[in-house]
Amino acid sequence: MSINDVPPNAEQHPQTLAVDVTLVRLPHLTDYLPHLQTHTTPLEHNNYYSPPDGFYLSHSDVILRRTIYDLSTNGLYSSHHSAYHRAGPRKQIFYQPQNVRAAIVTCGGLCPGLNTVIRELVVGLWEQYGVREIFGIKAGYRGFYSSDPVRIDVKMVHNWHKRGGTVLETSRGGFDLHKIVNAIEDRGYNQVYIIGGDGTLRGAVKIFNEIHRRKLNVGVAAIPKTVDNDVGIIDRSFGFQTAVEKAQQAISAAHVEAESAPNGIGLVKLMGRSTGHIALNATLSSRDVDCCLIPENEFYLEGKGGLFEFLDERLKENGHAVVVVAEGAGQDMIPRTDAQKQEEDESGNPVFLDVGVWLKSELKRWWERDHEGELFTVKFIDPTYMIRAVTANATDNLYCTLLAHSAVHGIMAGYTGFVAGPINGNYAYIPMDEIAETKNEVDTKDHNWAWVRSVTMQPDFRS
Ligand SMILES: Nc1ncnc2c1ncn2[C@@H]1O[C@H](COP(=O)(O)OP(=O)(O)OP(=O)(O)O)[C@@H](O)[C@H]1O
Ligand SMILES: O=P(O)(O)OC[C@H]1O[C@](O)(CO)[C@@H](O)[C@@H]1O
Ligand SMILES: [Mg+2]
Repeated sequence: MSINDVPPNAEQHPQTLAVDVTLVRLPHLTDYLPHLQTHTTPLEHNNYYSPPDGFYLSHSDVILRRTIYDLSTNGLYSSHHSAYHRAGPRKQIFYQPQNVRAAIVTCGGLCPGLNTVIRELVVGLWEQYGVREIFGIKAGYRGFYSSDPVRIDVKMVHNWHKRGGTVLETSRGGFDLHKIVNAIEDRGYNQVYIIGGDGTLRGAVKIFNEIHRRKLNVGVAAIPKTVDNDVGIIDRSFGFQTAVEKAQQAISAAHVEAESAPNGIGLVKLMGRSTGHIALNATLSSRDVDCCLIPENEFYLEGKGGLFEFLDERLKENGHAVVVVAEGAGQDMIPRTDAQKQEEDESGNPVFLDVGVWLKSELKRWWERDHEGELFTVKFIDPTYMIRAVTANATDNLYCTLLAHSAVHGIMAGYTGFVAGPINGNYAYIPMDEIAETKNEVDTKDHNWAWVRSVTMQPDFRS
């Protein structure tokens, strides 16, 4: 890679950017089934596509994970520059469409856009490749072995992108590897599309490994779903923007309530089990927020630099304040019984106590203690399920469509054990195990968090 347009102060820096790129290996069915036949894609004869030159992608089309470099450091020459295969249609595919039996499953919590992804998997398979055997697995992983699948055709999915939730239903827990892979074998599925979050992806890796071990001619693709936006490598997860947009309404309501009362505090709890992306993005776009509390930045209530001191000043200054708290923030401060400490959901995720309810009562306790007789109100709004149980907005709907079509093209091309997702704005195939190991947390040392602090002027809670 060379740089021709040099920056104004370039004389101090190298004018050639040399980057060692390592192509990330993507599993392919031929890794363990070397004699699989290829077929020309039906897109070749599809009047609506009439593929022009350059339409198809090949194994050599890649995307670089990293696009930002500092010319003054030697870091650019490090060997950790990953390139991923680009997502998109290939001319040669590894399935005959009439022999495809595809299964689609949704697992974990809801997220705006789930139904769009399902719809577009069906549309992509049906319209672009002529696949007719498509099945929905009911209610998450357990549905593979505990209920009959639902046959889906392209007419059925017509309006699904206009509905929140998942038509297939979802659940937590119920991951039984052998029962799932036995069911895949017994029912003759040769393409499996798995839509879910971090837990689902860890399960998908196990399913893929077991399919590989049994040398089954079954492609496995995953589409990462997480309203919390906590999956790494990809630019963002689908539904996240819709959730942030929806969160604005709750913040606006909290602001109105707070403004309309003497010493009014509007408190909004948003989703974010271990990451505060929704809270951060909603804060930055709303500008009504006085303090944003996220799991990545511990906070405290009492004393110098604490939340109460800050709110005291804000109330004196403005007469009201809005606090946004991500559900995973402050968990260590909430008193809990031994039983509560052990509590887990069906998937083994720790069950959180309600930070909103706790914070509301702590705020009241503080005010009564320090400002006896003065009027004070806390209005607590909990829109957590409302922001994820809605239909995806236009941007997310389009995004879901591209994700689903990317997954279909990838599987048809024989890739397996991969996730489809955008990296730096371009769609890529990323090995599932790599995605399952990464986590996208808010970096409290980067510009976005500094921006939150400068917008709210909230304390850093480090004193
Ligand atoms: N380590 C794991 N190995 C195998 N399966 C797992 C693992 N972790 C979770 N699962 C399974 O994946 C499914 C979904 O997991 P989970 O409930 O944690 O949701 P998730 O995919 O992380 O989505 P969310 O974003 O809602 O948390 C469940 O069926 C669960 O049993
Ligand atoms: O109540 P449920 O459905 O288990 O899901 C709640 C969790 O799911 C998430 O939305 C992640 O999908 C988290 O933000 C939240 O903690
Ligand atoms: Mg999860």
